[in-house]
Amino acid sequence: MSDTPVITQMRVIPVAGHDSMLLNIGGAHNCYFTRVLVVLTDSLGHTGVGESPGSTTVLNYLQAAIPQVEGQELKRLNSLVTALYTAKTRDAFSEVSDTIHVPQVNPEKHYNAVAAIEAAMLDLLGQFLDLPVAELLGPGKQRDQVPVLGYLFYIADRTKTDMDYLPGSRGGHDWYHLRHQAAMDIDSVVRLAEAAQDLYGFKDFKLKGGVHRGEYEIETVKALAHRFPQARITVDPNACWSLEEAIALGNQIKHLVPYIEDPCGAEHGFSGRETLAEFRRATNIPVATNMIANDWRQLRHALEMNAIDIPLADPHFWTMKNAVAVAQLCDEWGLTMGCHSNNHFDVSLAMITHLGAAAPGERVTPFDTHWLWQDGQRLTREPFKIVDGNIRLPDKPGLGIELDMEQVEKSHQLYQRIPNKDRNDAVGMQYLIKDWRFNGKRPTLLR
Ligand SMILES: O=C(O)[C@H](O)[C@@H](O)[C@H](O)[C@@H](O)C(=O)O
Ligand SMILES: [Mg+2]
Repeated sequence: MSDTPVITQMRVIPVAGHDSMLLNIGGAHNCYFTRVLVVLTDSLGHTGVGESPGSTTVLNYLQAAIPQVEGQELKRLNSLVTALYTAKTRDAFSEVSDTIHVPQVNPEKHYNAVAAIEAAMLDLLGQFLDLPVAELLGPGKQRDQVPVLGYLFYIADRTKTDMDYLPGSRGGHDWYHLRHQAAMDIDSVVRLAEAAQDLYGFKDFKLKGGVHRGEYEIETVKALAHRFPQARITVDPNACWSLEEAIALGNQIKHLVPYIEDPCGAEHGFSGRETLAEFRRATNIPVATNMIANDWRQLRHALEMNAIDIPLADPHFWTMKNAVAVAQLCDEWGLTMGCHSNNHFDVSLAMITHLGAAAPGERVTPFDTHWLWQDGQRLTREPFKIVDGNIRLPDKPGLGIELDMEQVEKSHQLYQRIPNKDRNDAVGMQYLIKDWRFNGKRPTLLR
């Protein structure tokens, strides 16, 4: 067997960036979000990179994994990732830093860490073989353009806090200003969508719900659909509606939406998979999820119960290779493939683009990305761009990105300075509603 390069160094770099005061079922986004970069160097001098959601658990896990990764040959990618992925390895690291929000929507955090290592190894392997990562996944590259949707949020008034939210500035494109201003009502959200569409050419939108009472969010969806009659609009209340409410609300917009994301969840002794199955039966509206089918066992139960149509296989939850396996399964079994996101930097943007490029078949729904909220805060020299609602895969080996170490260092310094390293959206929310506490069954503003 011939040799492949050896990983000579693994660096784990926590980084932070700025965010707007976006509302969701967990509260209000902090003015900062955190991520973790995995930077691998190989014996040919190449650099491979991966990105993971930031939390001290992920950080600790990645740091502890360094001895297992350094010294490995690239050709051992699969067995190394499998070893890191096992429950045994996971159990060695206790979950010390869950926030109120995270258990609702994120799977076990060690998967996020393993996914970042896998992405960095794929990046190196692609450079060694002179192939884009998409060619190394499942069926290989299927397309050059990956459609993404315009991910809209209600935005709280940052001036009601003393947190360091950026004020935005006039003079550039409206989007770069508007994304920092309060947008609590229907008109403001439509205005946001217009600006985002003008800049990025989105053809589709998703509204983050679970914030206002359900009726108001449905009115927002209707207004968006009215303003963008060609667009596919959807809403994601993160399972905060009851089954009964979800059916009533869903029926009002079933002619307008291609699918609804996590309309309801566990209640009255029934699991989220059971209530989603009932929702589908009652409304005939396809269901997407990033809450109840985030690993193979959950996915099996979800499919056995006919609870979902669209698994949103986030490569950070699944790893890139497993997310493409989900895409293959969707293609073979008549399901639709989609992708969930959290706030992220441009390394993750490249990861989802390669995933989308390798997903087979026509039933691939435009991917989620929070990038529009972060655009301008780059860690790579040339972040991928969203043009006409698509991200074009560059004709380059590996992930096709190059870290800008000066930017990485700045972002790392920011991480060191900020007080909250773990996501906790209750902090910002408590400025708006005194003593606000998370309740997964009540819209954020109803207390
Ligand atoms: O507030 C957010 O950024 C979102 O609610 C995410 O946390 C969430 O995971 C979302 O993207 C989703 O689709 O559920
Ligand atoms: Mg979701």
